[in-house]
Amino acid sequence: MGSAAGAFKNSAMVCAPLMDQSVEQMVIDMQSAKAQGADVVEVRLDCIDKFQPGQDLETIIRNKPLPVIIVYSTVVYNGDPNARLASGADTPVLVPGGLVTALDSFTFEPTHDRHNCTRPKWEGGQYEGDEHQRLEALRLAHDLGADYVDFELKVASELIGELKNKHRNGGKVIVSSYLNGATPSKEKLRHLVASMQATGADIIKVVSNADDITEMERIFYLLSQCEVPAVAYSVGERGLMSQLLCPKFGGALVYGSMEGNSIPGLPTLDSLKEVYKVDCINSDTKVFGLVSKPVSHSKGPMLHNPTLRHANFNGIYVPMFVDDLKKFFDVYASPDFAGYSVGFPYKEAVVQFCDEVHPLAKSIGAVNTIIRRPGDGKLIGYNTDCEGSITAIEDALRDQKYVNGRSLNSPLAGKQFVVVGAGGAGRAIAVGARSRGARLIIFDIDLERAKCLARAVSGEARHFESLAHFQPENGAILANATPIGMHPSTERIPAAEETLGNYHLVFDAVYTPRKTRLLKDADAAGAITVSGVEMFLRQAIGQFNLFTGTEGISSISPCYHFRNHPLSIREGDQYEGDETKRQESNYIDVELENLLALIVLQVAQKFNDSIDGKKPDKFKVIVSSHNFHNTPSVEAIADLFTRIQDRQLPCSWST
Ligand SMILES: O=C1C[C@@](O)(C(=O)O)C[C@@H](O)[C@@H]1O
Repeated sequence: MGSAAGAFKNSAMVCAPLMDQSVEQMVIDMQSAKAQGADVVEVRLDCIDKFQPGQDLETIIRNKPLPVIIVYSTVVYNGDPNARLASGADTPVLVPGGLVTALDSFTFEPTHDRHNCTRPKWEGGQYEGDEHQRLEALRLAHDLGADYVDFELKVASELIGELKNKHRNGGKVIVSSYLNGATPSKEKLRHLVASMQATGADIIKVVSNADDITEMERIFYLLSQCEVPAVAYSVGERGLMSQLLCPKFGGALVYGSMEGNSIPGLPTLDSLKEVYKVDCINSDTKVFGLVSKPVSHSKGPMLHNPTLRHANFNGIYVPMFVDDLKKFFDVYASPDFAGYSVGFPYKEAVVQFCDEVHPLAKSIGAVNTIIRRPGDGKLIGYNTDCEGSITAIEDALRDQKYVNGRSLNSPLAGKQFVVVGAGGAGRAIAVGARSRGARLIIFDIDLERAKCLARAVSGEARHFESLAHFQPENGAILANATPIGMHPSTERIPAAEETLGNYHLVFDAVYTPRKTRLLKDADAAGAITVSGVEMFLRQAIGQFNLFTGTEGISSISPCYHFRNHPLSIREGDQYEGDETKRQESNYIDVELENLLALIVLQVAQKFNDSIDGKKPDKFKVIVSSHNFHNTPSVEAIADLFTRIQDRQLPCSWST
């Protein structure tokens, strides 16, 4: 395991940008930001309606419960010089951060063909008035005792000289450059940083609008190059990683939005503090992440980050919005990037980027977990989806749980098993079902793809369209392995509603929401239903073992240990008490075979809340163990109970 990060506190501060339209609200929000764990607030004067510099700044600074950064930015245009000029505004005033200077001297690429030309509102200025008045307000903020005042590079040299001569107070100056486009080359960044440092800035800040996640490597480079404290990141989903990893690479600020006031492309304060624990990140922190597109739906960060911490492993798990796998693996080749989950749509394509592939993953033709082997840096691919999905279905089909490893009498043996979707997840499920003796029928919109998988599992292939009229055999199982029904398109359903009653069990690999429309309809039609949450948790446990080296690269199936401690979180299926109480509660049923299950239990409550988008009043926790060879220590059990009591969770222990 890596060195513990628990005691470490890096110097990065968590900052909440405030964009309220009234000073009164700014004051209220400064307090809320503090309560939510911010170390500093960034007050955006350009957002305040009818801003009165003297009186408003005084109110803000007098009432600040935290150090305050004052920003007064002008409108940013989309990086297209024609758009800028067509706007008719006064060129030097248009773009904060000396963008015009930057554009001229470093010849940035035009941004008209980019995925997202528009800078998010929180990073774009709103001020369109007189430049002189704007700079006066910034001077005044400094004089009144603002802890930090943010000047754009364009105006910085002159203003910093002037303010430093006054020696009025200890307020610091941030010199910022908002690159209204992709992150420039390292060479251009070096020049930019040099010119920003030359202004006498106390802190420099560079913000880009990434086209691709590989640009973040240049951001990390910039952070490592600075001689003064620096803030550097990229906005948007592709840039999120730069914000979360900034403390690892020495960045001075991490931005987070306040609860109920979310800002697109920004993590929340709560997630920075509670999930990512950015204050525990240091340069040794190993980076893990979900390589996927899209990626924001994933609950992986909620599960892996607290689990890493509880295991005292110095690691962080972040969403990685990847467009180009080759570029990604080429750029992030350092030992810092220690492992990945692989999500839709890359589970099959990623196989070619692995140096070695575990036999199970090879037979499936899909990888959902990669680790970088510490000795030689090689990427090793695994598949934990297969066991994760199949054991979830098997457990639901029989009362008796697994005892040791692979079952010889799977309840799937001989069953008709319908898989919808022949992509990475579908392949894992089909191969798993086949290994248990099920008879496969594969549906896909791409018949050739369905045929290819059907050949591998000695099954039949059908076109997706024919699923609506498909009559399954008695006892058949239906597994959705497509993203149909996933948040936000939750009304979609992969199979015809009227056929669902014909299945004995319906499984959905989609886990957001927990109860998809497919599962609700199947439930109403009388089928047993298994949520994707079951598979999600199980595959994640397999991943966690691999990430933390619990298994290392051994000839044992990566899921072997995981299979020895299946963990399920379902509602009330083992409850023997009062039915009304059962319905009021949520039940966590954990087979506790080793510490990992215990760790997962600790995060389960938060995780459940997040999946369901609600906070249940009560949890019933049933901790059971069938196999004591790995029983946790007395201390560990005591700790578990303390935590359960802390949360006032009723708990029973059975063996
Ligand atoms: O299918 C899934 C879910 C996942 O993509 C996620 O949403 O976090 C992570 C993958 O590793 C896993 O195979």
